Amino acid sequence: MEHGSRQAATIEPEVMFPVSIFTPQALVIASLSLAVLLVAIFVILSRRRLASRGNSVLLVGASDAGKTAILSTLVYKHTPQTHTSMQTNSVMMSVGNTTIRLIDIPGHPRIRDQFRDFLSDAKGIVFVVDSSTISRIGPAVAEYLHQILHAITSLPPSRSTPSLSIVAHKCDTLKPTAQATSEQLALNRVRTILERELEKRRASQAGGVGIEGLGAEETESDVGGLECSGNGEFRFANWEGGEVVFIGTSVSVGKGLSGTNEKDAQDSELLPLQEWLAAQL
Ligand SMILES: Nc1nc2c(ncn2[C@@H]2O[C@H](COP(=O)(O)OP(=O)(O)OP(=O)(O)O)[C@@H](O)[C@H]2O)c(=O)[nH]1
Ligand SMILES: [Mg+2]
Repeated sequence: MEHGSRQAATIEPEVMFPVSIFTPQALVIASLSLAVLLVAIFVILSRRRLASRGNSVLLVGASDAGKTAILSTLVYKHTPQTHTSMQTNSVMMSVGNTTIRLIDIPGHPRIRDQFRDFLSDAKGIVFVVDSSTISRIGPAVAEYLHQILHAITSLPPSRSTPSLSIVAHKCDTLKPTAQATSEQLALNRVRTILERELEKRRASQAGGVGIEGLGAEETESDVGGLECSGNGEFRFANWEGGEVVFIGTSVSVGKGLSGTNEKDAQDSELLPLQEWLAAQL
């Protein structure tokens, strides 16, 4: 019996063990550790989210300007024949050691306004213009560009402003002259026409005349975005919203998949744009 009771005495701590670890102090320590762990997981996840934020570049511009052709050539090194896009196309692209998200927003009037949904995450905006049709559709292109300039200048001060480049695309459609290359002609044409059209919009706004395309709900004081230093006349170089970089590009439709020479040629036609993209990181 004595032996049996000694055995019970040695067993007793084992029976008590699970109960003893759930003391109030242990429970407090466990809950604190759990809270610390949850906070650490939350911090790691939100850091990851922040790291991926602000790494997008938006490709915007009128329908048929060449946005999807540019995206395809930059990302897949191939330029298939493309057709009017009806939905936004978002693709990761390697630039140097890092990646950016290229977002191709269709120029269709019912879709193009979606650029606003991506603006807060945008590091850069590439406004693509078809150099071969800009003389004909200048007012419509300027109307869309005005909306973008307005949206950029309306961003809250807490948000850093995305860089803006205007791409004079389809340079290949302009015949070079003895004085100027196709690229110079395209850049000159696109800049001149857009400045002229935006100045018309600025002047009519200053004169109190309604401006087409900014929405009926926009009051006159809301319709900004074209403010310039100097005499106020619209010039990209004087635009108060930030620097605007002009780039001339073209792609060779139907080429690029096979043959390294074709691939290199495709790259070189877009090289200035690739360099601008790399400079945004
Ligand atoms: N000559 C020439 N044609 C081009 C060039 N880039 C694109 N194209 C052609 O232009 C047309 C329109 O190109 P897309 O890339 O589909 O135009 P987009 O801007 O995506 O148009 P949406 O999707 O409607 O907004 C297509 O037929 C292309 O093959 C270029 O550099 N030179
Ligand atoms: Mg497209």
